[in-house]
Amino acid sequence: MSDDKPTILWLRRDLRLADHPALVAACKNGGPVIPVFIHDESVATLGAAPKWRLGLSLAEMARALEGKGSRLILRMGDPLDVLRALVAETGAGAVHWSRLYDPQSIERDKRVKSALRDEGVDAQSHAGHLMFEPWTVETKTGGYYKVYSPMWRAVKDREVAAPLAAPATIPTPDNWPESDALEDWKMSAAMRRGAAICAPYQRVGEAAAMERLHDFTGDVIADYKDDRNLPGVDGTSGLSENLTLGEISPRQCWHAGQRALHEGAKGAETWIKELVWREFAYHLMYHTPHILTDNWRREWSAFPWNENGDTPEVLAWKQGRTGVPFVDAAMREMYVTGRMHNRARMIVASYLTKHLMTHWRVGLEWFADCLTDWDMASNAMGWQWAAGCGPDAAPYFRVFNPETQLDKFDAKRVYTDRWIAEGQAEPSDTALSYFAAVPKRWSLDPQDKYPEPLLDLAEGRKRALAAYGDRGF
Ligand SMILES: Cc1cc2nc3c(=O)[nH]c(=O)nc-3n(C[C@H](O)[C@H](O)[C@H](O)COP(=O)(O)OP(=O)(O)OC[C@H]3O[C@@H](n4cnc5c(N)ncnc54)[C@H](O)[C@@H]3O)c2cc1C
Repeated sequence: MSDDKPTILWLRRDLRLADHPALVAACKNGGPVIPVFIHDESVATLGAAPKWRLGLSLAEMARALEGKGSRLILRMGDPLDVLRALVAETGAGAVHWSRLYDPQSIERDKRVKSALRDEGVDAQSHAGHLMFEPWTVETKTGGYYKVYSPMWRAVKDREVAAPLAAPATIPTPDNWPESDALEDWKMSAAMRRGAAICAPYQRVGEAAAMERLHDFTGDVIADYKDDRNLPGVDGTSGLSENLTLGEISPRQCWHAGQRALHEGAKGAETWIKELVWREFAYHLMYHTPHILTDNWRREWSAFPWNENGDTPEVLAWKQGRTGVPFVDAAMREMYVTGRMHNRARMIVASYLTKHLMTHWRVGLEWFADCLTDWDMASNAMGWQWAAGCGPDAAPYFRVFNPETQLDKFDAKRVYTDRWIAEGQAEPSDTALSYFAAVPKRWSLDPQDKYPEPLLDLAEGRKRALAAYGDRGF
């Protein structure tokens, strides 16, 4: 299509200007481009931290668009109703967006596309959130990969198109449609942890993400293979918060990683592989959406999980008061920063699902409330992996021992000292900040004694293995 009618660019998890196929296509249409973000059910149901982080991202995206002379229009409601209203108000002839892959988004987008097309509007979806869309990767016998390594081998030598440049200009309409005020959406309302404490840990927006990608692939990536396992070291990219909101594209990361690899950075291949873990998670969600809510391996429905998220043990886990330093440091890191080191995620998830025999959904939901890098696909895959009921999962008998893991990956206790104040003569500011961030009703004080372990680790392990064994897994 190429006429002078406006094109609506419906933004969702693609809050960037560069490497944005939908934006490029909208600009090519020739008429003005009207970027819009819609606060719909998928936004209303976000957890506290992801919703707050999305609000920061929207503010940054609005600034970036304004820098190009454009605007970000904000509307609330059912997307089809909102888009229909905008088409009527602006005379738009087309609506473009970037595809998402979770079942609710797929259902919503199909409905929107077919209704708009029936009404004569050119509705078009584009790639952008993934490098390899789920239907483009198949095993030799057809079907999707249920195991990561063969999927990696299938895609590692593929040509990934070079990232697209940001449009030099974005055509603007003579009259802008009205927009809600972002403040009125109160995106931080549920942020019980002090948003002010969490804010300095966020790297918000496209420019900040690109700067981090540049620094990471220029230097840190060389030692990534080893350092990525050390929670006390800044050895990973930290780009998950940007990838989940589309402030940076996986394609940009892939190409920066490949450049570093060709320049001799040893750790680069390991990092590129992690980008493909993210793709794997999306493929699993697309092909087996029950991974989001139910045991991926159905036989696990017989396992006697505790499903109550409010037992004293589970509350101690949520509050970083299990008496197991690796677990507690990690839970506090998440509460203060909105993120958690990957090794720590595996440890706390194993502890909850195996030592405390609590359903992975309880942990998944707590993460969905606390993580600023919350990603529906990676979170579900991570939890089911740790619990043992997912695809390519840790076998049931692999119960992480948080003590030996601490000796191995935080031998000098850099990580636990950073996050645990109790018992330290001069606790670090980070460890103290946890007490300032948590709700008063938790009644926590850095002067308190560090809690005794909730349970004997060896006993807990034995109990979990017995429960698995009884069910013949
Ligand atoms: C229980 C559990 C829950 C998790 N929940 C999330 C989540 O909500 N959001 C999220 O983005 N990741 C999640 N992960 C995966 C992983 O922990 C994070 O992606 C990683 O810690 C992000 O840090 P980084 O950006 O520095 O990663 P880097 O090590 O720099 O890796 C680069 C990118 O690769 C991707 N990646 C890395 N590891 C994984 C992985 N194991 N699975 C999928 N993608 C990966 C991420 O997009 C990451 O940004 C979870 C893992 C577990 C075990």
